[in-house]
Amino acid sequence: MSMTTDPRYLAFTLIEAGQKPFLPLDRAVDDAALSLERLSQKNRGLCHAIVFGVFRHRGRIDQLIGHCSKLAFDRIDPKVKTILRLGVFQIVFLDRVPDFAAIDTSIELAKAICGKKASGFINAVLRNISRSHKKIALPCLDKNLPGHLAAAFSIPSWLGKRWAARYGKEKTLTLAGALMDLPPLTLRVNPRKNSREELIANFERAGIKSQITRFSPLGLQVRTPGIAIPDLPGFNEGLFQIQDEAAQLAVQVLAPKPCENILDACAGLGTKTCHMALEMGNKGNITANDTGERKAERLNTEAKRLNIDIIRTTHVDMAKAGFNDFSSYFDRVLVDAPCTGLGVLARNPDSRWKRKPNDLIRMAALQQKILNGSANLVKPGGVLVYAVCSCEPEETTQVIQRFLDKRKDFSPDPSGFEARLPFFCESGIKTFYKTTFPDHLEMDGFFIARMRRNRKN
Ligand SMILES: C[S@@+](CC[C@H](N)C(=O)[O-])C[C@H]1O[C@@H](n2cnc3c(N)ncnc32)[C@H](O)[C@@H]1O
Repeated sequence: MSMTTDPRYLAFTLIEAGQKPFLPLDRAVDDAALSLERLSQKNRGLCHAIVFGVFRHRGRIDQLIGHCSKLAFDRIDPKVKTILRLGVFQIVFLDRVPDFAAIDTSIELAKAICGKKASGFINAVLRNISRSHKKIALPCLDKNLPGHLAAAFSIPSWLGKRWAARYGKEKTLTLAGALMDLPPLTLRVNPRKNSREELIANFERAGIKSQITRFSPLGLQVRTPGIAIPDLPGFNEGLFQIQDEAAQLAVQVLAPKPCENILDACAGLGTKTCHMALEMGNKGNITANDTGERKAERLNTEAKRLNIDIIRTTHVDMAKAGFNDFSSYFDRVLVDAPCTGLGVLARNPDSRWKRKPNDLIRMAALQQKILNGSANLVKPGGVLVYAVCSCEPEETTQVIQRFLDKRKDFSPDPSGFEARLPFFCESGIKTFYKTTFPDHLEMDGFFIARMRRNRKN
């Protein structure tokens, strides 16, 4: 097999790419679509399993390498480390690959990429791990909680310490455990084309089990595992859109109405934009804005698939935005702000290793500016919804608190929030925001707040 059609070689290049701080692993995988297509289906599956598995289990993998290598972990060459991680993942977590095959293929990879000397080192470490990994215990939960969280759940030490201080040991353990599970595949039906019941029946005919979501009126969880999204019946016909339930609730809180003028300030690939358009019965105007210009093309393709034609795309930096950038005020503005993504680590295992404590401060400053710029575009009496896929106070409650302290032209909107999400408002307690956690209700970690611009007297 040549290196270009070797699934482990491709896994190596994807892991190296996915370790770059500003390249999300998903994007690295998308960019490698052509190379992945050259692999057989079985090898493509193996490549995916290795790439995502290495990031997901890196805490335990690195603990084992540190334990079984004569060279100090930090002194191992980065490429050698990647090949070791790939080999250890197969030995420890991939039952379908025998240890000898994992070791031999790693040695071949090392010879091709790093030379003969490195291959000897890799051989020694992997053989040692193959013999002894079952006897190497996790760090003790009581004496070294951050070490335990890192090895057992791939939670970096800074984050483990942070959560333990805020939530205590038990909640931190359930949270970290939930982030190791593969999240459910959730979608939202396209009510312009079918109902939830029709889609469930459609899936059932294809042998696919699904069930309705608990809170979102349009959501469906696919319960049959291992089906690629484009292979779900009705995908090409636009019968549904993939979206986690918590993200569905953000548009539910925004509550766009037919014929309104809406701004999606950070539209990204447009999942929420399309959701808004469907809520509006494809009547009205939506401006889908994002600084990432490449994303607009994908947003437009998705809108076409769903039969939506009320969206126009713009590329304004919302941190500096003002009325002149759009020449209109909006009835409702959604700010689904860029964030650390610490609420969706289960979906993006590479993020665990990329985020640093300083990111929280950096992101919070950006979120503050984007929220403020976007707020300038809300008409008096209009609605402003702020959302992030993070549960960290710096990016959630502190951002909206600071915003409301400064912007006296805005007020919390608890009645609007409660009308849309009554199940989140415990009786008697008025709130205008909610944080969901990944270890609760089978949803992503997410934050949603609803505010209103005061009417002029
Ligand atoms: C959380 S994502 C949005 C996801 C999107 N709403 C969805 O549902 O698919 C945040 C987006 O903000 C964009 N962004 C970052 N900085 C921005 C800025 N200063 N102004 C506008 N958009 C920005 C990013 O490119 C990214 O696509």
